[in-house]
Amino acid sequence: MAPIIKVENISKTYEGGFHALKDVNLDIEEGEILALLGPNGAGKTTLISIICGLVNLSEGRILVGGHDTVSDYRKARELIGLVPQEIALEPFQTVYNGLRFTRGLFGKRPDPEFLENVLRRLSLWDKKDAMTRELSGGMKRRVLIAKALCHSPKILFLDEPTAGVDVELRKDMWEVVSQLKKEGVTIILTTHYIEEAEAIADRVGIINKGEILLVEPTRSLMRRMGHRELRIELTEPLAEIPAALAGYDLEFGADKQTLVYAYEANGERTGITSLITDIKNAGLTLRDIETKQSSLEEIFVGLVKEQA
Ligand SMILES: Nc1ncnc2c1ncn2[C@@H]1O[C@H](COP(=O)(O)OP(=O)(O)OP(=O)(O)O)[C@@H](O)[C@H]1O
Repeated sequence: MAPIIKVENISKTYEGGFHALKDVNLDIEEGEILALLGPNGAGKTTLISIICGLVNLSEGRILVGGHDTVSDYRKARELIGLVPQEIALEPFQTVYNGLRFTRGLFGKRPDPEFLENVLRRLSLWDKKDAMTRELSGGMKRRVLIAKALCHSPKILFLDEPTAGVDVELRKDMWEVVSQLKKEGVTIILTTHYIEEAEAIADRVGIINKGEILLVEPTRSLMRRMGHRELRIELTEPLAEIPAALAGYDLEFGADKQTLVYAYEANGERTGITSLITDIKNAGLTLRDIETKQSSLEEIFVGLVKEQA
C-alpha cells in the first residue's frame, strides 16, 4: 500500500540562511503511530509545519494521500488535523463554537452529534459553553485536540501534546491516541518524553540538526540497540571482585553485594551461562538475579552524541 504521507528530499532554509531541514525523506504508513524524537531545535516542528502547509518548503515534494501539499494544498490539508505546540485559542469563544467554526472552515456540514462525540471523548462536554479563557492549561490542550479532530481528519499531528501536562491528562491523551489508532487514524507526534514514544509509537523517527538519523519500528530499535544489564545479588558482600571473574568486566552495583554485568542483548553469545558457572566455581552464592534493558532515552542520547 502506498504510504499516506510521502516526504521526498525536503530541505528548508529559513530567511536568514538557517538550514532547518536537510534532504529529509520519510514515508508514513496509513494507520501507524510515528513518534518524532529529537532535541530542541532539531527541526521537528518545521517538518510538521511543512507537511501541514504552514511553512513553505525550500526544496523537495510532499504527498499527503497522494495530493501534493503545494499544488493540491486544499485536498492535502483536508486530510490533516494538527494539534499545535503553542496554545492558540480565541479567548472569548465558547468551546463548542470554536469547534463548530473550525469544522465549517474545512467546508464540512454541521454535525452536532459528531461534535458532541468529540467533546465527550476528551471529557470536555460539560465545558462546552465555557469560554476558552476560563479553562485551565490542561483543558485548553484538550480543546486543541478537539479542534484538530472536528473535521474527521485521517491524519493527526500532535506537536508535543503532553509537554507540561499532568500525569493524568497525559494518560488520557494516550488513551485518546490509541482509540484513534483503532479507528484507523494515522498519528504523528513529536515528543521529548521518550517513555511516551516507547509506550505508544509503532515506529520512532530520530531527528537531529535537521536530518533524520533513523526511522525504525520501536520494538526492533529497542532490540537492536538496547544494551542489557544483568544484576546479580550475592548472599554476602565482597571485598573486591574475584580475580577468577576478571574477564567479565564486572562492576559493583549500589553495594558490594551486587555485581553488574553489561551485555548486548542481540549478541550471539551473551556470556551469561559461563558467568553464572564461574561465579559458582568462585564459591559465591546467588541470592537474586535481575536484568535491565536500556531505555529508548539511552539509545537516543547515544545516537545524537555519535552524530555530534
Ligand atoms: N521562522 C524561523 N526563522 C528562522 N529560524 C527558525 C524559524 N523557525 C524555526 N527556526 C529554527 O529552526 C530550527 C528548528 O526549529 P524547530 O522548531 O523545527 O525545532 P524542534 O525540533 O521542533 O524544536 P523543539 O523541540 O524545541 O520544539 C531551530 O534552530 C529554530 O531556531
